[in-house]
Amino acid sequence: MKKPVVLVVMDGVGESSDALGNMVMQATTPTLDKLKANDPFRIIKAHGTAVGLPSDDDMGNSEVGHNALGCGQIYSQGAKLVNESIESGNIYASETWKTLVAGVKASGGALHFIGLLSDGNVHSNIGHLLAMLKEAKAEGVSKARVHILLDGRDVPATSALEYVDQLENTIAELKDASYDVRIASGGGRMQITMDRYQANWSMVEKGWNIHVHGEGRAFASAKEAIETFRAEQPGVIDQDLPGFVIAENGTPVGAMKDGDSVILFNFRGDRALELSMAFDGDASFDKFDRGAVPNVLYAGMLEYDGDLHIPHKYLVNPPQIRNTLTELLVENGINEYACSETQKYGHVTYFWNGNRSEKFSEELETWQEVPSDVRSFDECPWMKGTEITDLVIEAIESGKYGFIRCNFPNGDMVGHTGNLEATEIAVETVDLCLTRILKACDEHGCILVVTADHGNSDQMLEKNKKGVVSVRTAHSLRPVPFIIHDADERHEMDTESPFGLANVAPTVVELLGLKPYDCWEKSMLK
Ligand SMILES: O=C(O)[C@H](O)COP(=O)(O)O
Ligand SMILES: [Mn+2]
Ligand SMILES: [Mn+2]
Repeated sequence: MKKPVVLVVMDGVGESSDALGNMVMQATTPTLDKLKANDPFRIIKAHGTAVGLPSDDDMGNSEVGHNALGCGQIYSQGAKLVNESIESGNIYASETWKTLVAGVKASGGALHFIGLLSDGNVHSNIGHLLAMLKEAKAEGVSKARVHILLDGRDVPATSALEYVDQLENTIAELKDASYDVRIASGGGRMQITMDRYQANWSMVEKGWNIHVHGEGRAFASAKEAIETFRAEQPGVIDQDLPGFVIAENGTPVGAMKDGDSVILFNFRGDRALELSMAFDGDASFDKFDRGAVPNVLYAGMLEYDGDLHIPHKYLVNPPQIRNTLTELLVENGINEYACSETQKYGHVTYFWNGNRSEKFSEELETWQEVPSDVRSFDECPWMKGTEITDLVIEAIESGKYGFIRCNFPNGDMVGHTGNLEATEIAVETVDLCLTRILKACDEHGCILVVTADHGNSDQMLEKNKKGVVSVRTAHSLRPVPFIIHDADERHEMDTESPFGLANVAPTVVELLGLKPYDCWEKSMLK
C-alpha cells in the first residue's frame, strides 16, 4: 500500500455553473475553491443510468450513490428491479404475494398498502402501488386500504394533491361491489413512519398508531386533511404535514385486524427498516408500545437488510451487491474507518457496503456514529460537522487506517428543508470542516479525495415551464465534483471520459497501489 486515502463525501453538493438557487456557488468556500483550482479536479455523473436507475430523468440519491461509490460497479437498483418485476409479472408469481393475497381471501380481511406516495423513484414509485391495486382486484381481493406518506422531499415541495388525485382516480375506476378500496390514513414523511437509522422512533410510533390502530385526527378524505392542515399552518410543506386518519361515522376505515395483509411498497431500505421491525417484531420488541398487535401477514417491497433479514417477507429480490471496496481492503488486510452522524451513518456503512448492516471484518472495519440532533436542520445547519471532523482527524493522526471515509450531511439535509440561507451556511460549514481535514492530511501524508453522492444544495430554486420560480427541496440531477489532493504529487485524471460514481472505488484502489477487481469500472487516473 502507498499512502492512506481519506475520502470525504459532501452529501448533496452538486456542481453546476447555473446560478439559480445555487447555494454551493453562493457560499463562501475558500478551501473547495482552492482545491478545484490547484489540484486535479473533474466532475462525475451521479444520477440516472450511471448509478443503476431506470433512466437519466431519475435524480441520484444517497442509496444508489453510496452503493456505487462503495462497490465500483453499476447495479440495477430497486427502482428498476421493481419495474421489471411488475412488467414481467414475477412479483405476482412470488410466494410472498401469493401468501398475502391468499391470506386476505381466506380471512375476508383487507390488503393494506403503506408507502411514500410520489414518483420520486428514490424510496418508492406510485406506479408500483397502482399496479398492485389493480392486480389485487383481478385476483379477487375484496378489500384494500392505502396508507399514504406525503413526499415533497423527492418531488416538488407541495405536490401531494397531484398524487392523491392520481390515486383517487385509480380507486374510482377500480371500486365496485366486489372491490372495496380506499385511502385509510396518512401524513408527512418527516412527521410519521419514515424515520431512519433509529434517529427518532417516536415518528414510527406515531405512524404505527395512525396506520395500524386508526388513532389520529380524523377527516373524511385525504384531500380534506391536506387542505385543512395547509390552511392551519400556512407555508407548511408536504413532508411536514401532520398525520391523519380517514374515518366514517367516527370509525377509522382502515384500522388493521387479525387476518389482514400489509405491504410496505417502498423499495429503499433506510426509512423502511424501522416500520418493518415493528411489524415483524415479536413480544420482545421494545422500541415503543405497539398496543394490541394485530396478527397480520407483513411484507416489504424488497429485503431491506440482507444481514438481519428485515423484513421476513418481501416481494422483489434486492440487488446482490458483491465485490465491494471494503471486501477488497479486507482481503488486503487494510484497516478502514467510516464516520458520519446518525442521519447519514448508515449511508457510509450500510449503503457503502452494499446494503449490509454487518461488517465484513470486525477487526479491520471501524464504524463511528455521532448522534444527530432531532430537529429541523435549517435551525442548526452546521449539524455535527465539527464532531465528525474531530473524529476523522483523530483517525488520521492515529496512523492506523489505510482508508478513511466520512459523510458530511449538511448540504443535503439542510437542502431538503428548502431554506436557502441555512443551506448556504450548511455548505460553508462543510468547507470549514474540509479546511481542517486537508491540513491533517498534509501533515500526516494522506491523500485527500473529495466528492459527493448527488446534488441538492446546488439547486434550491427551479423555474417551471411558465417561468415561475419556486423552492426546490429535492436532489438535483447534476454531476458532482471529484478532487484528488496530494501534497507531494499530482495524480492526473482522464478529464474527457464520462465517468461516474462507480469509477471512484477503482481510483481509490489505484491511489492505494492495490489491484482492483476485474468486474469493476475503470480508474479515472491517467
Ligand atoms: O430520504 C431522504 O431524506 C430523501 O428521500 C433522499 O435523501 P438521501 O438520498 O440523500 O438520503
Ligand atoms: Mn445523499
Ligand atoms: Mn437527500
